This record gives sequence, structure tokens and C-alpha cells, in this order.
Amino acid sequence: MNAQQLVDLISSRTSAPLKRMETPGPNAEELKLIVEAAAAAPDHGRLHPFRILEIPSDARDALGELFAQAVKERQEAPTDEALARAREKAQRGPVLLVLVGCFHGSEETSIPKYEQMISAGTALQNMVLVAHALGYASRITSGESARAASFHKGLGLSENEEFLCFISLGKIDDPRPAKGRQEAQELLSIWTPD
Ligand SMILES: Cc1cc2nc3c(=O)[nH]c(=O)nc-3n(C[C@H](O)[C@H](O)[C@H](O)COP(=O)(O)O)c2cc1C
Repeated sequence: MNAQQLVDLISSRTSAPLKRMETPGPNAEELKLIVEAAAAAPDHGRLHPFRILEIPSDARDALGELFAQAVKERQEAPTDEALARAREKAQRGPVLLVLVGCFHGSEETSIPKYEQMISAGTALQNMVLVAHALGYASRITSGESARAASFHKGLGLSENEEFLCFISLGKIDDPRPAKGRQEAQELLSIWTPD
């Protein structure tokens, strides 16, 4: 693959609407490749500032309860429809991953948290790109519920860990072209010292 082909592959990745995402998701071997790509993310100080959790199909209902619980904590009397919509979020995507930030504080390292977050972000991009190269669509999601303390606890995250996002992976029939991206010529400017 030459550089132009790589850029074409990167540029052709778009996020898939979850409702149109179908089975199958990546198999175990493909998932291993995707995770291998995450491990290749730039990591200042080798702090390993992220990890990946897979939510298997038999744990989706339990995840749905975490979503419902988070809604109950935010709303005084949520409707049955609202709770059903919350639970449904756990079912999206044949393969569902959680990117977890494992951040080291200033008492442990001089490397700031924002660098560790960037590292996790690059791992995320590596993962969705490899999924795309394998022919899978992806969607990255987060949401208010996933930031709830009960969600954090339910996922079994420790004190220094943070939920960063879900990554849903599956197949999609006709991926839509990307919209609203910046033009390369607008991104790059030349610094001129005073
Ligand atoms: C960490 C993170 C969390 C996101 N959470 C959501 C979300 O909860 N809902 C949503 O619609 N898009 C979310 N997005 C944005 C989409 O996944 C997607 O990247 C965006 O719509 C741009 O589309 P594109 O990837 O096709 O360029 C999130 C993106 C990132 C990086």
C-alpha cells in the first residue's frame, strides 16, 4: 500500500448509523488485529493510558440495566419508553467495545493527562481504521449515561480509570460519504516568527 492508498483508506472511513449496523462483527482473529492496532498508538512514557473492554452478547442485557439505572438517576420518573430506549443502547452493534482511559496523575508522572488522552484517541483511530480496512463499519458513541458514577462502577472501572467511548463494529450495506470535513489546505498554515 502506498501513501495515497493509505490516505484514501483513511478518508473513506465514515461513521455508520447504529440502526443500520448488521451482523457479523469482527471475529476473534480480526478483533485481535484491531486491538493490536490500538497497542501501536503513540504512548509518551509508555504509561499504557488506555485499555479495551469487550461487551459480549450475553452481557448486553446487564449493560442495558446500567443505561436504565443512569436514566433513573437523572430523571425523577422516567417513562417505560425512556427506560426501554436506554436499555436498547446496549444492543447496538454486533461487536461492542469500550475504550477505557487509565490515566496517571501528576503524583505519578510528569506527563500531563491531555497527552494520555491523545494517546487513547490515536488508539481509537487506529482501531476504527483497521476495522474499516477489514470491511467493517464503526460508530463511536458516548453519552451522558456512560458518564454516571453508577455506570463507572457497573463496568468495574477503577478510580484512575475513565469511560471514554463505546465502539460499535459491524456491517453496513451502503456507507454514506463523509460530510463537513476540513479541507487539507485550511488545516495547514505556516508559522511566521515576529
Ligand atoms: C470520543 C467520541 C465520542 C463520540 N460520541 C458520540 C455520540 O455519543 N453520539 C454521536 O452521534 N456521535 C458521537 N461521536 C462522533 C461520531 O462517532 C462521528 O465521529 C462523527 O459524527 C463524525 O462522523 P465521521 O466519523 O463519519 O467523520 C463521538 C466521537 C468521539 C471521538
